[in-house]
Amino acid sequence: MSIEPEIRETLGKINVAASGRTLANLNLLRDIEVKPDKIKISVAGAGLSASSQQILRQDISLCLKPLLNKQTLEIEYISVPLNELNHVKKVVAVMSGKGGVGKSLITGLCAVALNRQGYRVGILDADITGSSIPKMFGANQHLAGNEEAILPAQSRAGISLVSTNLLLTNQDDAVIWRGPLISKMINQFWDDVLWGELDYMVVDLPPGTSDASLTVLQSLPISGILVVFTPQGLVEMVARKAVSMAEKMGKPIIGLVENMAYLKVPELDKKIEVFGTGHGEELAKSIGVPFIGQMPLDPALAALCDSGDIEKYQHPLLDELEGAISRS
Ligand SMILES: Nc1ncnc2c1ncn2[C@@H]1O[C@H](COP(=O)(O)OP(=O)(O)OP(=O)(O)O)[C@@H](O)[C@H]1O
Repeated sequence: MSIEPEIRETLGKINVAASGRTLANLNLLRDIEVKPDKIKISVAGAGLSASSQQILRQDISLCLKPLLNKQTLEIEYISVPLNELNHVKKVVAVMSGKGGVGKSLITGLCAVALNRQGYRVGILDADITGSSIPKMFGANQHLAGNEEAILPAQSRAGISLVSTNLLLTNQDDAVIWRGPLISKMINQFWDDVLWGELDYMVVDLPPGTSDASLTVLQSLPISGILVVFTPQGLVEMVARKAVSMAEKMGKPIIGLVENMAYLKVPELDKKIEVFGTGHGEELAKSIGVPFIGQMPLDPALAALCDSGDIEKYQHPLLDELEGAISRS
């Protein structure tokens, strides 16, 4: 009986230096050849610096030592196109009609909710000029990689993150690029990143119904869209606009999320409807899309985002988000 499956399973568990993920998870383990006198392992070198490749070589040798039966071991690094290494099962985008309604925050919470259910999740931050995802997750490491691919950063809970802010030397630097450059960057985040095996990718779209949002909707294989809005009349109107744009592009709407629906004051045990009574459910009904739920304006959530601890947040809306996305 061939020992190839056993070798694949054993090596698949090795953690790849600088990635926070395993060889199997990154899909880097390619051919395994077992001969009476030799075992040959082919590994895709995408995203791995020379030192990461060296460390991995040692880890593979160490792991295989007990399985070698007088055979020699050969480990080779090969070049494999990224589209053969990246398998993203579902891509969902989070959209808003206008800026500042909490689109990035809901993107982050969707990823947290899916990750808690054991799914492999990545966030592609396409909000290039207003990127706030890394801060919420406390990620500040510069993205690593080699000439073949960029490696995503990892959140504490293991969510893969790619954002312009993780490419800047100083995260406070402003990104003042024009449309075409932004579109190019977003495409690179899809084409040139080693995402590996992911169950879900959540895309934080640029705010509004701008060219940049259109580019993302056209160029990425998005299977569904969540629309975030707040309970002001004007914002509801732009939410309708966002839904209509998504529908025109043939992208199904997963549902509407009403953010900042009310202010939670635990000391008073009271809900204050800062922006007036929300009509989220009615709005969703009138547009003919599902209503996922409401998120309060919660000072505890704002504090967790500021300290990079969004993954600690607990709220029933997270289950609703996970359910809506996984059913879509
Ligand atoms: N429900 C909420 N409770 C507390 N703070 C919130 C809530 N929603 C959003 N915020 C805070 O409001 C700010 C804006 O949110 P966010 O960055 O998610 O908006 P956005 O719609 O993505 O903005 P833009 O479109 O301009 O990028 C952030 O500091 C975020 O932490």
